[in-house]
Amino acid sequence: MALNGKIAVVTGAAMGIGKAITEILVQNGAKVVLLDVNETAGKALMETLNKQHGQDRTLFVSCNVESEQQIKAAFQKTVETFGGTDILCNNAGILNENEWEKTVSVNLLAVIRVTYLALEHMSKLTGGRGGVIVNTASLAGIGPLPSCPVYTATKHGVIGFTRALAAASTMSGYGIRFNAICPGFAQTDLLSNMNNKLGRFSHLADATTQMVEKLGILNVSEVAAPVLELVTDESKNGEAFMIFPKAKQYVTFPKVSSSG
Ligand SMILES: NC(=O)C1=CN([C@@H]2O[C@H](COP(=O)(O)OP(=O)(O)OC[C@H]3O[C@@H](n4cnc5c(N)ncnc54)[C@H](O)[C@@H]3O)[C@@H](O)[C@H]2O)C=CC1
Ligand SMILES: CCCCCC(=O)/C=C/C=C\C=C\C=C\[C@@H](O)[C@@H](O)CCCC(=O)O
Repeated sequence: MALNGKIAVVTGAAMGIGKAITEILVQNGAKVVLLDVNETAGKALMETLNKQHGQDRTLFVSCNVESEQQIKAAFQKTVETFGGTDILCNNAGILNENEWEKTVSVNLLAVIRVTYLALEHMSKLTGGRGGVIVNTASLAGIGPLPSCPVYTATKHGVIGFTRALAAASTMSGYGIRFNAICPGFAQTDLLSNMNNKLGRFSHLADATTQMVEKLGILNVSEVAAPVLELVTDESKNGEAFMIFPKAKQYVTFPKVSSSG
C-alpha cells in the first residue's frame, strides 16, 4: 500500500509514540488528521509538519477519544477536509492504576468506540474504500506487567479485539486489515512519575525499574517504523507485532480449534 494520496487518522497524535507515527506517515506521503486532547502540542505539531511538507498535509482536531460525539465530529471533519479515511492508528493511551476505570475507558473502550465509528467511513460494506487499522497495544498485552494489572488487562483486550476484528473483516468483506503493535518500554511522558501512577502497586516500582533496565528503552522512531510496515504490507492482518530494542517479532499464537 503506497501512502501517496492516503488519509490517516491518528489518536494521541500530539506527543510520544503518536507523534512519531504521525511523522512517519507524513514523511511517506500520507495526509494525517491528528486527534488529541493536548491542543497546544497538537497544533504545534500540525504547524511544523505543514511547514515542512506542505500546508494541506496535516490537520489537528481537538478530540477526547472518550467522547463519541467528538470522535464523530472528527471523522466528519476528516471527510470534509480530505475526502475519507484509509488508515486509522488507535494510539491514545494512559497509565494510571489509581484511576483504573479511566485507564479501561481510554485504553480499551475508546479503541472500540473509535474503531466502530471509523468502520462507518472505511468499510467497503458502507461505501468506504477499505484500508488498515493499527492499534497500539504493548508487550504488556502479551505478558503481564505485575505493577499494572489494569493497564495489562486493557492491552490484552486491545490485542484480542484486533485479532477478532481482523477475522470478522475477512469473513464480512470490510476490506480493512487490523493489526496491533506491542512495544516494550519507550521513552515518553507515559513512563514519567511512574510511582504515582501505580496506585496500590507502587511497592512494585523498583521491580518495574529493574524490568526497564533489563529490557532497555526504545526511542519513539523505533516504534513508528513497524507501524509503517503494518500499514504498507498488505499481507498482514490479525498480527501482533512485538517491538524490542534492536529486535522485532510477530507473535505466534497457539491455535484453538473446535476439534481439540
Ligand atoms: N511509553 C511506553 O513505554 C509504551 C507505550 N505504549 C502505548 O503507546 C501509546 C502512546 O503512549 P505514549 O506515547 O507512551 O504516551 P504519551 O503520554 O507520551 O502520549 C499519549 C498521547 O495521547 C494523548 N491522550 C491521552 N488521553 C487521551 C484521550 N482521552 N483522548 C485523546 N488523546 C489522548 C495525550 O495527550 C498524548 O498526546 C499508549 O497506548 C501506550 O499505552 C505501549 C508500550 C510502551
Ligand atoms: C510500567 C508501565 C509501562 C507502560 C508502558 C508499556 O506498555 C511497557 C511495556 C513494556 C514491557 C512489558 C513487558 C512484559 C513482560 C511480561 O511478559 C512479564 O511476564 C515478564 C516477567 C518479568 C521479568 O522478567 O522480570
